[in-house]
Amino acid sequence: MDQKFIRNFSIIAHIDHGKSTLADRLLDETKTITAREKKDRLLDNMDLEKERGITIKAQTVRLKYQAEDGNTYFLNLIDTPGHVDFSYEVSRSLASCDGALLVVDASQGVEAQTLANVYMAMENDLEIVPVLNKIDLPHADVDKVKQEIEDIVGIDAMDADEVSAKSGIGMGKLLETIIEKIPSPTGSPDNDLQALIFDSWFDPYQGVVVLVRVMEGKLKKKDKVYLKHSDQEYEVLKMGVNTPFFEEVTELGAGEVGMLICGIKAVRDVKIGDTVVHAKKKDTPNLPGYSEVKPMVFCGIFPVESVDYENLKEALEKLALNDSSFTYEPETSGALGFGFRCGFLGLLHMNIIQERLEREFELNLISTAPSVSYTVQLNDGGQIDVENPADLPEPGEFESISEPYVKISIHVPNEFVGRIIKLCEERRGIQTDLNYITEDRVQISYDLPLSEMVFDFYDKLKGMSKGYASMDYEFKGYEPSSLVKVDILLNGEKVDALSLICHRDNAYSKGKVLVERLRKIIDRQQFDIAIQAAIGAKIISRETVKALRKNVLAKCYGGDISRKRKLLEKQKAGKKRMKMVGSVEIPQEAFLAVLKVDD
Ligand SMILES: Nc1nc2c(ncn2[C@@H]2O[C@H](COP(=O)(O)OP(=O)(O)OP(=O)(O)O)[C@@H](O)[C@H]2O)c(=O)[nH]1
Repeated sequence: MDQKFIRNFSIIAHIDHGKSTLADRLLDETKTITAREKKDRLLDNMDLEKERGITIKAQTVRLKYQAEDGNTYFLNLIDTPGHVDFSYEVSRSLASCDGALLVVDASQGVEAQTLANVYMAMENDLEIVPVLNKIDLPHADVDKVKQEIEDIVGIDAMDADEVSAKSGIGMGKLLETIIEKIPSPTGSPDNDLQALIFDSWFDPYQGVVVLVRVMEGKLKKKDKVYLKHSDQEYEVLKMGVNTPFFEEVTELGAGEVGMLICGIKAVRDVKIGDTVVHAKKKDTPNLPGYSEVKPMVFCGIFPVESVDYENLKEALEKLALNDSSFTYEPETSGALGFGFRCGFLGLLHMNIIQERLEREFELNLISTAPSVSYTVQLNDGGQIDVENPADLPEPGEFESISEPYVKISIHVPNEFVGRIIKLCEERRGIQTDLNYITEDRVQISYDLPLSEMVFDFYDKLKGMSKGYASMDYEFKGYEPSSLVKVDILLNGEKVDALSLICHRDNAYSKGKVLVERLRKIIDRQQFDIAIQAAIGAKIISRETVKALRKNVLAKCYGGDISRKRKLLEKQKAGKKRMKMVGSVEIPQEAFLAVLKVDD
């Protein structure tokens, strides 16, 4: 295929600025799909994605466009995930493009993630084409937002396309802009093969599908290829492009984007960002920028009924086939029995996996509060990673602990700055920058411990700013910190799944609030339950759940039988999420109570 008729581009935008709607509209406009095939938000495959309205997996679709110059162009639209948790995937997807449409909501203006995505696009040397969306909204202010793009992003925006992805205004002109402004790919089909892997997924019929952008050389069916980081050889069994249905092709040349099927068993065997080369030319150099994605947030997942352990294991295996950024390993908890410690890219990723386990595999699970991974310097000079608070050695057994920090950037209207600063300071943040980006909008940067951010920071930020603040973060590194483990004891017995690690200065107040909260959550039982918080051997707080005096049904004596049944059913439903710890019955909420200790 002649490269001058190819355009590889992405749409980048802050969440909810209309990226998916615009992608659908471009598919419509180029008649890539017929009305019958049209489903809302076609690029988002998974049900969950549709329900939550977010894009999880990067997808690509090839649009055929007959331009005004009479030529037919092939536009590869590379969809990128919108959430910060998936920023590595965004970065790899962008590396496979030559340009990006920067979509900005004309009623909202530039937001933190708009900027974060622009920086990533700039790092990849992409041509950035600004597009103002939602101009149909009555409060859209096109001129103001154009000026904002110029001032904040620093690119020319006065001639930017003005569109409404929802109603279709401006689509014809936008397609011409894409042809004109986005450069055609470079690279020569005569060079040695170098193809960038920027996504892969498991297809029940085809096995592992690998999405590549051929940078140099060409790939043919039956070629023997070598995946450099994975150090594996495969034969290309089938190749195709997404139109948006699998359309088989026999060759992919420099500049083209397509799917490879080569009999790979698990998505785990493929690394996003890896380079595909010909097996007979193994020492062809790597394409730049491969890095391993590491989970940042961990939690324990346990079956409510221990007989479900094997089912849970199978379900995790299946999910991992499709998502190599999620990790799991067996964990045994004194309180919760056999389960798994799972690692995720962020909280959203964690929630998605938990929901999929419950919905798709119908498992009844208990999960512990999320934690980050700490590095502990032992007295003997050794070092261990602690992903589970219960595993932290006792005080005196280690020299120091380091915790992960993130650099966080917040965009917020002027009037909320005071509250946001207070929130960041309470969360042990260190301010690194504060800028007025326009007269009434401020950008604040902080270095913040990841553990202070993972819980409810984002919700708090949104709440305090009436929804106007937006944020973005990146991993900064590990820094030593004065941390301690707070243990929770029920009737004198330590419940490992309730331990938490926190800063020494907050340990007393956190322990106290947690114990009070647990007292409210744990139902009264036939005996008194003492709830204690402790640091090492030292008890820092105590509450008691008093024994139950009467049976719940006693109240209904002689009463209406349907009321009795209702009570019993309610009790039964409540039991679904109960776990016996020693002789005490604990509801799921208790394990997550630590998340809310600073309310
Ligand atoms: N009025 C109006 N609403 C729009 C327009 N484009 C998108 N929307 C709405 O804005 C909301 C967000 O649009 P999406 O396309 O889901 O946004 P997104 O940026 O893809 O969001 P993520 O996939 O979660 O990153 C939806 O409710 C759309 O219907 C537009 O041009 N005008």
